Amino acid sequence: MPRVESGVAARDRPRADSRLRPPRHASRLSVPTDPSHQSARRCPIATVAGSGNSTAQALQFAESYVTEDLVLRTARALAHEVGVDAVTPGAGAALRLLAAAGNARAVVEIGTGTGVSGVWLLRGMRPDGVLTTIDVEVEHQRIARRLFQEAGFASGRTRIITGRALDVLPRLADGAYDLVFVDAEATGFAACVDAALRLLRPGGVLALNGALAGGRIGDPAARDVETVTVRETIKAIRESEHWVPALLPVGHGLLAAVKG
Ligand SMILES: C[S@@+](CC[C@H](N)C(=O)[O-])C[C@H]1O[C@@H](n2cnc3c(N)ncnc32)[C@H](O)[C@@H]1O
Repeated sequence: MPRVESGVAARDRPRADSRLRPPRHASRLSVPTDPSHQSARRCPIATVAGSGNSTAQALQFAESYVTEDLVLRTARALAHEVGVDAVTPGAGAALRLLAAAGNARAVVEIGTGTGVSGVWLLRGMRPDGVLTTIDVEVEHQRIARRLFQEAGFASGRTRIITGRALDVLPRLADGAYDLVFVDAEATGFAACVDAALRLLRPGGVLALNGALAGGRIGDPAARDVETVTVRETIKAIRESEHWVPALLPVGHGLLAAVKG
């Protein structure tokens, strides 16, 4: 059982960053009880599809098909508190599936956040697998480190690197990884995909979160920078001879592609 406590009412919790920083002597995490984070669990695509229709209901059902335990709910609640948009349960379950299907031992994650996707990935990886996870925000990674610990993963199972993805990725070894998960700024997608092609072994898997650009991807009138960047990136992957892709309608859209 994970050692995660629930308890302190939201109104009693100090505001600002200090509320996320447990006392140094505290070995356990508190589960924030603010119910507003639950909105983050709704399927963004289902929201776009509209409520009450069968497509939205089916997508919502798919999102809740695999449920999250206390560790994941805690990581999600903390993500909400620090303003991180964590993967949805449906996307998390898909990541776990991809890691398990590939018997992944070495995984790179770009965008640690508070550890939601990291826990899902680790749960699909081999028991001796190592997750290398990169984020620019020390505070996010501090929370994620504690969550990985609370989830029962030995410290050797994670390599947590603070820095900008495009500065860190060149230091990682060619062809040494089974899965690369990209979940940071869309404007960096193309460079991350290039890096993934170098880092993955043949048969390794790229997973790109946010591939539906918040539902705007199919709207030709949507020409904002993020949507255009995502559109161009997923088109390039589809047309590349290096990838065998599929776009999964979970969460914000998870583009999965096997390196051929
Ligand atoms: C959407 S959140 C990641 C959520 C996480 N994957 C999860 O599901 O729990 C994006 C994260 O990427 C980080 N980030 C943004 N730009 C980055 C960059 N250029 N390099 C590394 N990390 C970056 C942010 O600090 C943030 O924590």
